[in-house]
Amino acid sequence: MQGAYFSAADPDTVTYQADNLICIDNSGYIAAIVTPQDSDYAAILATAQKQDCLIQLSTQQVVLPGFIDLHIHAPQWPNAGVALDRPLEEWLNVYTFPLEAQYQDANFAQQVYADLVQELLAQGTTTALYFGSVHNQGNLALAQACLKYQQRGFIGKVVMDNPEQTPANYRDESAAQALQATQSFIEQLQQLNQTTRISLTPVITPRFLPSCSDEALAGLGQLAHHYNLPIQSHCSESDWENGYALQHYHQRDAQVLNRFGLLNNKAVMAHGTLLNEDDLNLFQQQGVAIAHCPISNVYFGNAILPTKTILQKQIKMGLGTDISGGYSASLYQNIRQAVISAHQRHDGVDGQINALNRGTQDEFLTIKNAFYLATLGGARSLQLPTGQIKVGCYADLQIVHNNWTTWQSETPAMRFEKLMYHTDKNNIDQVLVQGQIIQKKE
Ligand SMILES: O=c1[nH]c(=O)c2nc[nH]c2[nH]1
Repeated sequence: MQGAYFSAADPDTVTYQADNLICIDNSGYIAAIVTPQDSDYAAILATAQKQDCLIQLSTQQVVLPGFIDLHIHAPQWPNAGVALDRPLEEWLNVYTFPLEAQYQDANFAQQVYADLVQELLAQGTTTALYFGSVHNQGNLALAQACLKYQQRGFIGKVVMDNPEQTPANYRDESAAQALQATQSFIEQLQQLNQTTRISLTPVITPRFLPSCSDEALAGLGQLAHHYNLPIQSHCSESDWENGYALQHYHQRDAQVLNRFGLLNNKAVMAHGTLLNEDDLNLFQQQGVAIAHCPISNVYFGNAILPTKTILQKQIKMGLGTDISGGYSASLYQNIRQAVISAHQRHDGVDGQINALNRGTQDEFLTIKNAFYLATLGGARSLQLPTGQIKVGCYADLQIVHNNWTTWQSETPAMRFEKLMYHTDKNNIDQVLVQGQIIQKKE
C-alpha cells in the first residue's frame, strides 16, 4: 500500500507519514514500512505494481488503523437510538431484556448479527469486544457472522442468573447451568477458532453485579483462570448500579469483582463513571482496562469519566460504542463525544456557579488522545498486536478520504483533526482486516 497515514504512537502522539509503502505479508502482518528515502523504495514499488497487488492512495485519501470497539452489546442493535431518555434500570427491564430474550431464535440472531457486523466494518471497526445474549446458539451465530464478514471478534455468553434482577423469560436457569453453558460456549468457539484466519476469542461475561449470583461470579472467576480468557463486565456505571453493590455487598463493586477473581490484566470493565480513587488504583495495580463509552455515559453514566486522569495514571483504556446504550455504531462519533464530554467535565455545566468552582479543572482530553483510545488504547486493552501502523502489527486498516473543500493550505495536524471531526462511513473507502480487503467502495 502506498500513501499517507496517521497512527498513534502513544496517547499524545500521532505520527504522520506522507508517502510510505506499507508492506503486508501473507499472514496479514505489517512486514515492513519503507520510506521514499530508503534505497529499495523504487524496487519494492515496482514489484508490487508488477504483481498487481499495490493499493495506491490518492492525495485525498489517507490510511488509519482499524478501530477497536471495546464495548458493544450485539443483540441490542435493533434498539440503537431507542428509549435513551429512560433511567438505566427501566431501560434494561422494559426495552433491553425483552429484545435480548428474542435471541433464543437463532434465525433472528443470524439476521441481526449479519447486519451489525457489516455495519461495524463499514464504520472502520475491525475488532469488537461483544456482549452476546444468554443464548449459545445466538452467540455462535454472532461468531459465524464475524467469520463470514471477517471481523476479529471477542464474544461473551452473557451470564445473568439472579431471579431478583432479571425477567423469568430471560435469565440463566441457575448458576450451575450458566457456568455449564459458558464452558460449552468457550469450547465451541475454541473449536471454531481452529478453522479461522482471523481469531475469535470467547470472553467470560458476568453482565454486572445486580444480575449475577455469588455462585455464578465465583464460578466465572474460576473459568477465566482455568481457560486464561479475557473477562468483561460493567463496573461503577451509574448511581443505581453503584448503589446496588454498596447496599447488597457493603463493598464497592470493583472490590466485589476483584474478590471473585474477575479483575485482572485480561479484564475490560465498561463505563466506570463512578470509580473512585481507590478503585482506579486497584485497576492500575491489577492491569484492568476501562471501556470508555462517552455517548452512552451521557444517558446512563450519571457522571463523566475522568479520562485524562486515567491516561495519566497509565490505566489501560479504549473506546466503546455501547450499542444500544449509545445510539451510534461509529467510533468516530465516540471520539468526538469523548472530547466534548471531557470539555464539559472541565468547565462544569451550571452557569450560576462561579467559573472557578464550576468544573473539575482537570486537563482536557485532546482529539489525539481520543484517537489513541479508539485504536492503540483498545489494542492494548485486549493485548492485541494491532491499532497501529507499525511493523509487527496486524494490517487492520481503513482508507478514508477527505470530504471537505480545501480553502487554505492545511498542515498534516489540521488534516488529522478535521478527519476526526468530519469522517463518517461515507468517507471510508476500504477496510482491511489482517491484510485482506473486506470492504471496498466501487
Ligand atoms: O449500558 C449498559 N447496557 C447494558 O446492556 C447493561 N447491562 C447492565 N448494565 C448495562 N449498561
